Amino acid sequence: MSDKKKILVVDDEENLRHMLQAMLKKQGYQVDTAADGAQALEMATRGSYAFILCDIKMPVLDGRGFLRGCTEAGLAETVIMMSAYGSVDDAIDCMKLGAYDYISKPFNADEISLVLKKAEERERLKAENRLLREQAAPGFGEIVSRSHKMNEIFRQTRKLADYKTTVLIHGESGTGKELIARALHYHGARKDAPFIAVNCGAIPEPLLESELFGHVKGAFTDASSDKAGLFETANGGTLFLDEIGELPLPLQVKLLRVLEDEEIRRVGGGSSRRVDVRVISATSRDLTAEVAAGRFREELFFRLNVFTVTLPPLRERLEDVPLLVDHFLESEGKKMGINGVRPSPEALRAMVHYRWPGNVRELKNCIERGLVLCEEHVLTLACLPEVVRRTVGMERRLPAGDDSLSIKTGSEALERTLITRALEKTGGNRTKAARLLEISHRALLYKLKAYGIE
Ligand SMILES: Nc1ncnc2c1ncn2[C@@H]1O[C@H](COP(=O)(O)OP(=O)(O)OP(=O)(O)O)[C@@H](O)[C@H]1O
Repeated sequence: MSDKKKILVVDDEENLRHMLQAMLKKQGYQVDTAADGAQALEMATRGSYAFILCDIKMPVLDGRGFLRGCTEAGLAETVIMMSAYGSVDDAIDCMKLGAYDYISKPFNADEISLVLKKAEERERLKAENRLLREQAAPGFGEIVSRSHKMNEIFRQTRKLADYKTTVLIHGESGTGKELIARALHYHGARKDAPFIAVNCGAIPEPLLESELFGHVKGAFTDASSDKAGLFETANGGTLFLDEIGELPLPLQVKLLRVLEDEEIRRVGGGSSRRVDVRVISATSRDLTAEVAAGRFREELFFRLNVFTVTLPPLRERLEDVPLLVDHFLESEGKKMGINGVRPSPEALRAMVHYRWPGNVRELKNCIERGLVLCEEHVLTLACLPEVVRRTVGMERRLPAGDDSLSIKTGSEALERTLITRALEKTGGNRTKAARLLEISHRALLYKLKAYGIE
């Protein structure tokens, strides 16, 4: 495939089309031509052009009509208008309709080359900006991560966002399950409808039923009026059922019916109402084991589990720790009015070696606490909780909170520590790090993969 930039020339004057085609080919572009706006619109919809040079006055569909057509078709091509001598007002009109620039006829090769160079520069800056934004906040929605495992999850979930597929998110507490659910909703077709989250473990059973499905007046002692449930409130949008494993068995049966029929019946009510709700659920429990133990309905499990996302605990993606530390220092710092705080190298090292049983939530709390305690804009070891601080020191590099005497586990923890330190010291240079570690480059690559260190 040619890597030449593609240009579409749109003009009803055949001579001008040929002249421009020859001129632009000489300048290294690949050139297509169209004789009117309608033909151009069809070509632009089929192929993608770096730039479109378009005459204003043309039969069938003129330049303005073409620009409007581009907007309607969602085309974001850079269109440069070619205006006849003395019709600057027309050209400015076209710019209001989305054209990038204009050039007055007659023009010579240098003039056209200058306009295109300017447009190319703008495209380059736009691409650079996009890249910078992506690098500044790698992740999905508000979720910050650069780990392979998480990025694979982002890739899959992005694809799911637009569909109504039920998704079950599995992961330890604080791994970001709700954030994934939110990202699925706010990146999808339902983003303008409500996202409603409910923790199934936090509401007593009789209340939960009326919370989810609503009730009619007089359904029970306190039901003084009709009340819509969360399924109705979330209509058109997403209902996030957190801690789904805590849902009592009778409600599991009712939920399954709602998911199958897409209809709800308020508690005490006779008639049913149609609802269009996407259900995303989350659990920190092993639902397969719950099903085996008879505590969770198998049919509901299959219904919720059309797509499963399993979030790895933070200790399995320690490369995210420095990124999250920066992220929370900034976001929590902004809320607290404490800006520009940086972690000291020892504090960062301690945080990278800690096992974070409470996952990202614990790290976030640790940073918030640190922001209160820190002085002179440095988050030092002293600002960290005792459990995190304890990871500094050779014997403490063993997995925190783990009483195991396994030499294998201990050695792995030590290896992981030494590798991370060597990489920190060499600024990520693996060859130099392998030398410091006194192992082969190959062995280092193998261990990096085995330990999930990036
Ligand atoms: N990758 C991440 N990037 C930024 N913030 C994160 C990330 N993961 C989690 N958080 C933050 O950590 C906290 C916990 O996340 P969240 O509530 O989504 O976890 P959870 O798995 O749903 O927890 P639980 O099971 O306890 O409900 C939130 O404040 C969230 O904003």
